[in-house]
Amino acid sequence: MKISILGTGSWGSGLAQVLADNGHEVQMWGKEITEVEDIQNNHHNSKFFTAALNPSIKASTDIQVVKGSQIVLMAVPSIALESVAKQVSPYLEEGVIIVNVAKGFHPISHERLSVVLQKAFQNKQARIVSLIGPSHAEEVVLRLLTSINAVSEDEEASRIVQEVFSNHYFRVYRNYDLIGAEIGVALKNVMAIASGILDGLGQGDNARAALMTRGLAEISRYGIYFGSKPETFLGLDGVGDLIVTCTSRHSRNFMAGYEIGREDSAKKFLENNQKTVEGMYACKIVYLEAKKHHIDMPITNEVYAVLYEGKKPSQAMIDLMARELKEE
Ligand SMILES: NC(=O)C1=CN([C@@H]2O[C@H](COP(=O)(O)OP(=O)(O)OC[C@H]3O[C@@H](n4cnc5c(N)ncnc54)[C@H](O)[C@@H]3O)[C@@H](O)[C@H]2O)C=CC1
Ligand SMILES: O=C(CO)COP(=O)(O)O
Repeated sequence: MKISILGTGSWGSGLAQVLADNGHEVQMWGKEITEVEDIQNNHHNSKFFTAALNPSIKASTDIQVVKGSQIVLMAVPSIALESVAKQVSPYLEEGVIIVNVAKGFHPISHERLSVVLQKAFQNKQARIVSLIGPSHAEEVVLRLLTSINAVSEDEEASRIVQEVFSNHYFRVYRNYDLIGAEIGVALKNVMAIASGILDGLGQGDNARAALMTRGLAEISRYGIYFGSKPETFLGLDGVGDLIVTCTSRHSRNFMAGYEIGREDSAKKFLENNQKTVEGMYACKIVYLEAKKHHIDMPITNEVYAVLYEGKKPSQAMIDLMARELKEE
């Protein structure tokens, strides 16, 4: 099967490895010439990994290479998703399966990303599937064991995605709760920033366990308000992705928080960051939506205050602990 991947960053490359290992014809498209040339000529993406890539993976800066693809995988950050979708749309076949792997929301409308893609590809009658779960690219590229969800309202499309991606080191489940899964994987990035902050401030395992548990309660409260099934938050797109991101130094969200905690300020991080830290954007969107809908989100509110209002992380931590005592 011909499968195109839009985005030559770390996750696009990790999933290219899986698809090429499964014998598919993998064509990547990217705007960064150094990433594209490294993949095409050296079978590496050395900006992100030392591991070699499957030599059959091709990469180009010409978006027309997507023509004739049965599946198109979108592996760009949430803020770029809509513009890349509009760029690629003229070259797609009708009924193409679009697989989204970005985690977040539309930066202006605050819509879930599957909704954004459904609208962007409406004229192609595209079938949208989200492939999301606990999965650091750094491990997938090394072929370390990973489980993830293909989430869609289109059962046939999610079964195709499940078959196409699954292999001995990459196991894909199906899930039909789009709202819960997309909210779970977007909000865990906010909690990962908070978890990194605690580490940077010198807190220990007890604090992290408390943060993750109360973070999951907060994510569930938000998701259920918007129509998620509660049980989704006990699965790969809830607690699963929360664990992998809140506890790992591979996580850019965790490491952003760690730097912010060490400095006891977000200023330096915000001035210098060049990486994809989705939790920064998700935090603002969730903060605004929660305020509008009166959803109680104490951890998100404190991360927001640290990132956008100059609050000291140490003070945010004190304030979280000093809130009115209540039942779990
Ligand atoms: N890296 C990982 O382990 C995982 C990442 N994700 C999600 O995948 C999404 C993509 O992340 P990564 O690949 O990790 O980021 P990355 O920063 O490694 O790569 C992003 C890629 O998108 C490209 N890009 C950015 N803006 C663009 C634009 N306007 N037009 C065209 N290309 C553009 C960049 O040039 C780069 O090639 C994020 O939403 C992330 O949360 C999900 C699971 C795992
Ligand atoms: O989503 C991820 C793992 O599931 C990747 O996390 P980061 O974006 O924090 O690196």
